[in-house]
Amino acid sequence: MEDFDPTYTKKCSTITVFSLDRGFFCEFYESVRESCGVEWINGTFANIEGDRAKLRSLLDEDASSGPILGTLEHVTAIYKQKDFSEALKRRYEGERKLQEGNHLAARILLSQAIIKAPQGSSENEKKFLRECLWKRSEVLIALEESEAALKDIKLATDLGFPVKQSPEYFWRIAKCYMLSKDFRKAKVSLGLAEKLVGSDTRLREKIEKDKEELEILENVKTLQKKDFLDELKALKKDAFTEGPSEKLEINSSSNKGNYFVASRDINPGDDIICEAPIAACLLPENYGSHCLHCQVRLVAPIGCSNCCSVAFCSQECQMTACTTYHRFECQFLDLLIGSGMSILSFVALRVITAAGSYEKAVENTKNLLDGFCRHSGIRSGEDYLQRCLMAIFLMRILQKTGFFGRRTTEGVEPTTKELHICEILLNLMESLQFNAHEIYDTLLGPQHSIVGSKVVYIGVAIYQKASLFNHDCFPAVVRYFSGNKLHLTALRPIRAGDAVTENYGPVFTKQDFLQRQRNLRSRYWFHCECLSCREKWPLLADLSNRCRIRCPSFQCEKLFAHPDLPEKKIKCTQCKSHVSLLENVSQLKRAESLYRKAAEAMDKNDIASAIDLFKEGLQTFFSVAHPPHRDTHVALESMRVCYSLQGNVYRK
Ligand SMILES: C[S@@+](CC[C@H](N)C(=O)[O-])C[C@H]1O[C@@H](n2cnc3c(N)ncnc32)[C@H](O)[C@@H]1O
Repeated sequence: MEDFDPTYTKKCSTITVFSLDRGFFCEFYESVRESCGVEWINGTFANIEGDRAKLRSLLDEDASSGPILGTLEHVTAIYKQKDFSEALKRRYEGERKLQEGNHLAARILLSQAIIKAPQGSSENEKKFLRECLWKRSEVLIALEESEAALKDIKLATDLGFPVKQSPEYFWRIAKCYMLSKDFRKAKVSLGLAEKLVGSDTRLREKIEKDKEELEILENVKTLQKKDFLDELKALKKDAFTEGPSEKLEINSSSNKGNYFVASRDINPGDDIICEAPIAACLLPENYGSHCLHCQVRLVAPIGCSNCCSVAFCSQECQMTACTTYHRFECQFLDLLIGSGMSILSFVALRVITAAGSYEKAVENTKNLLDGFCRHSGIRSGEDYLQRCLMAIFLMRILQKTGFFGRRTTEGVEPTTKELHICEILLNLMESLQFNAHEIYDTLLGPQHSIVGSKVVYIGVAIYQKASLFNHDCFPAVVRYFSGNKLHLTALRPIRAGDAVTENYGPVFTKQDFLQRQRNLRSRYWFHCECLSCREKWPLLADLSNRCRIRCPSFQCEKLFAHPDLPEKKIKCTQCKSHVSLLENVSQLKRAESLYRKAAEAMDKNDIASAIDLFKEGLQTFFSVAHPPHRDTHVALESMRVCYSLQGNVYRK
């Protein structure tokens, strides 16, 4: 296998713009390509200086402007509109499932009813929606989803649910507080329910039963065993503090561009950054399962007031999305998805729509774009053509959504401002190819445990700081997400001045040197010269624990081959001292034993202890020895999993 494959590289680049096997965009591109001819594209067009001039030439040249204008003139709104009869059907089915005791199915069906229901201002529409929410809160209580149930109850009351006459309302609130172990509030709500209950014997019985249960719960609360997910939540608390990372500074070199280095020594487990995205998009297949805005998995979704394609976890997310980007994207969602455009193209559009206006979009992207590498100098004419066409298509969508205000014409020909946004979109698509991050969830294994847990990609986002980490096939950090917030935590010690590196996919333990080079050159357009590439480290399966040992002399950098007789003194060729490696070899054994204890803690789902033991083991290893070393790489991978569990974790 060659370490560079031009056909694969071309394909990798194209799919960052549009799909090759889905949607109409590929065909659109082929028609423009055919009309212009490859010679013109890779000769004249490729040599046009500047992105705006390239876009202008495509709109002016007869060969390109014909198919472009011909296609884009037909751009029109296509989206899933609200559907009352479907909503009604789902509601009845949901209520039936609730009666049968199938709460999971009831939750799904009632959620679908809520998303499909029209949300106008008429009293009937409000009544339907609040009844669905009220019903769903009953289901959520049965599923012990107290937080979501409370939200539904609140929404139902905001829509006019008659609280004052309803003892059931106070009983449900009490149930939610009991589930979330807020016994004081539960007691108050149960008291109010009891006052109002009147002659409803069924509810009176429930209240009596819960009063007894509450008393028992209050007495045993300290003895209760915590759920694994609750324990993970407790771990998250201190990990999720956002802020500037004072541990980093920017370095640059001609062959590596700009990249972060450590401004001081960093230890395993140290937080590096925690960053909110500039823009984040869900993969369309997750529109029904995750919040469009913050990307958390949905328990009790609410919808957009206009379409039924997307869902939100809360009113806050709904409001933010619907008053900014979704207001422009909503009516064109099915067209966008149907075009086959890539998720990266979606993110480019989102950067603009989230800004809300031409002026804000220009302001938001002014300094941003200069910070991202684009590899413009080595981009081919055909690659430019694909990105330019996508930028023009997205600009056309923006024209039609009213992003630029009322237009004097229906035509595609852009005004100066529209062409400027088109140029920004093109710049974004060049940058996103190399700088975007995939957001993932961790799904727990069958016994709700780490064993068998797997990673599922749910969307893509662009982050300002996180874009400045270079790659290493022996990664220095772990990346995980809480919602769409990105966290980087150090896995191994990093000395002041050394590069703080991420991993772009190829890890030396899983892919051999040629596979890694091929992937990195095709997808990120660079040749990797990290230590594991320079020294051609073997795959994990071929690694042993006989690693190099550090010279014990103070500040000596010499590495010795693993000694057969560690007690025998040897002369260091670097510091010239006679040294014994015995102590360092015994520290290496200690590190291996700490890794074993950490793995045992992991088997018991005791993540906090596992992390502490891994950290100590890794500190010990790196102070006396040098990779590769089999147990250390297994430990690093396990620690990566432990940290991932502090991000988005769900049961399957
Ligand atoms: C996310 S950016 C990282 C920041 C980038 N170096 C810059 O100057 O903006 C990814 C790009 O950085 C460069 N890069 C990343 N890791 C590298 C490495 N180990 N050696 C050389 N270049 C690297 C590649 O050009 C890659 O496309």
